[in-house]
Amino acid sequence: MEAAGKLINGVAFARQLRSEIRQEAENLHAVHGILPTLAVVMVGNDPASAVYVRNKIRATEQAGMRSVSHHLPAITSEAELLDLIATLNADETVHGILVQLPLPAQIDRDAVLDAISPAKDVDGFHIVNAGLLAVGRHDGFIPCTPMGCMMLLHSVLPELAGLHAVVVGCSNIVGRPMARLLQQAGCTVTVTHLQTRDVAAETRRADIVVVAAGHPGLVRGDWIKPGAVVIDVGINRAETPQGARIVGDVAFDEVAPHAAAITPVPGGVGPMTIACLLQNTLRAAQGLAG
Ligand SMILES: Nc1nc2c(c(=O)[nH]1)N[C@@H](CN(C=O)c1ccc(C(=O)N[C@@H](CCC(=O)O)C(=O)O)cc1)CN2
Repeated sequence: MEAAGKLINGVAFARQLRSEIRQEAENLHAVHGILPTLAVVMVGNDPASAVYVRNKIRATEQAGMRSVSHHLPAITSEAELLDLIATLNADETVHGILVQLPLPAQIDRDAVLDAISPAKDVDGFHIVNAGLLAVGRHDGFIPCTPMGCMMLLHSVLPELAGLHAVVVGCSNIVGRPMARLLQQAGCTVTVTHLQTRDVAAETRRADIVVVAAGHPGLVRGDWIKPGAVVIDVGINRAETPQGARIVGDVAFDEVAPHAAAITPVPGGVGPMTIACLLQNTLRAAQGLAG
């Protein structure tokens, strides 16, 4: 068996990024009197969302920024949520707005995301920001998880041009923007999805495999070309004999021996999502994006 792949430490990377963001946020406040402010909106009581929202609020405050939190009941109507977003859009002290996903079934997610001012859309989900990224312009906001994946990839592969990347999953939050970013970095990109006949045949040809399928342990050891870099975006709750655990979309123990480098779950991409959210919030407060 080959040596285990190098572990890509998302916790350490995110810690460093957050400390740099804190310095810039303090500078913005001291020099320009601007206190970067993130509004976090959650609807309902999904337990995982509650944890992520709490972590985002804590990380925002630790980065020397302000957070304002709005927790609405699960029965909130779309109109009520749109009213809140209109208020936050008009509030000049709020620089970034985030609506935690998923939303309850009675609310149209796209209508809500497109109601956020693109200049405050620190999740990068607004159709304008998605469109800017799609045409190769990085002057909009880039979604946090793909941005974090790119940073981790660059930490082990400084030059991506010419490599073959396979993205497993094509959600608007991760797979699609990830494919755009990889292509714009010079990769040849294949995106696989539910209708792909043989996903393993695609990943076996890849130098880079990014998995965001929401399917625990989907990617097996023999799906990976020796020396490939593997980025696991999956966050799945699994019951094991040792109790409940968070596991990724990659069967880590099987894949790590084949990979040149691999992100663990937890401790890989997840912490980068929150660090990149802080980066986008800082950019929004600076009047910048991208
Ligand atoms: N408005 C948004 N909603 C959602 C997003 C998003 O980017 N914007 N992404 C996910 C959830 N998410 C952030 O919201 C998120 C998920 C996981 C982590 C994380 O740090 N995970 C840890 C493990 C945490 C655990 O034990 O549960 C890790 O991987 O190390 C951060 C953010 C859906 N909704």
